[in-house]
Amino acid sequence: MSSSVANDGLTPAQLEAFHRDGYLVVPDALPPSTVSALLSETHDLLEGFSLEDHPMTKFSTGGEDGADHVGDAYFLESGNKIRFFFEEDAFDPTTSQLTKPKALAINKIGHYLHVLSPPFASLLYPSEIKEMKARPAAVAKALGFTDPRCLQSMVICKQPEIGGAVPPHQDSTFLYTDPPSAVGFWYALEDATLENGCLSFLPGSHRWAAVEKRLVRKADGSGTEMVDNPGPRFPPGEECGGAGDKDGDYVPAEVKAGSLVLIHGNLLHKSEKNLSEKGRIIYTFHVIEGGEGRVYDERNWLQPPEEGFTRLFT
Ligand SMILES: O=C(O)CCC(=O)C(=O)O
Ligand SMILES: [Fe+2]
Repeated sequence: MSSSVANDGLTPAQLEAFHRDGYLVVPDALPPSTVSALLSETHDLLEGFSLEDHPMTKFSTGGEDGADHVGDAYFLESGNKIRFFFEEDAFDPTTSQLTKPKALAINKIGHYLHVLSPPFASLLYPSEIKEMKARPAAVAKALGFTDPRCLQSMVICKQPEIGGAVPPHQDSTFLYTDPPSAVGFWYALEDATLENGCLSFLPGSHRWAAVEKRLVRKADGSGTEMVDNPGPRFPPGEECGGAGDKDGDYVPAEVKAGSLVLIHGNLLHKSEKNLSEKGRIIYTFHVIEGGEGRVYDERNWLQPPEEGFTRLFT
């Protein structure tokens, strides 16, 4: 007999911790066999993509106005594809040549792994992963979603020696719904430590940090820009009027491979550079409320594929 009821979603104590802190670590959410399968898929993707067809090789020249239209389009059209984005420090600044083999030069892979890659897709509907804890649909239900939709997924490699930092941010800045509803599911596929750039969080900031800015597509379609957010800045009923410990410190979350970290869309979080010899491969996807009354903004950089964002409740 398995204790599937407690493991399927979140326990009351886990739910309380998520609402208090804005994030929650669930150790051993994925069994080791699943972690291995996802890592092996990651390595296949990294070895398998073609450098010749990649616009990054053209970044050294840029456009006449200095803009990188090819690179912008490669990113903006990645919402229903599997595409590869380089570490900034993977290039020699003078020659603009890669200083690493391609598989050690990619910062992230995105943004439709949850549909196009069978091993990653299986995490959303894990009937065959028996030992999985905190299953996404059950977690979404526990968090009050009525029609949770997965809208993007990424593998973030944070490569040895050159793994880029992720500056402090809130995910709802990038994945805005009116009102905000984004929640991140972040799975460590390798141990994440202080040394190789684990996540850190400003606990409770989801209750006072409003979504003041939004990343949108430029009107001429040529790229993205940050603009003020005139819409709701907190999920319904969650704002607490600016109260909270704004002077608190970021708390690092060192986690073992197989751990899940849930991240509230308003929570301030970041990760440092990885200058160590160890990589830090993770898989993350984000879920938004697709239920009645929620508007997905047409200016968001990420637009739904024809079939719509992927339902968690089937
Ligand atoms: O993995 C990281 O370093 C950052 C990831 C992140 O910000 C996210 O998944 O929302
Ligand atoms: Fe984030």
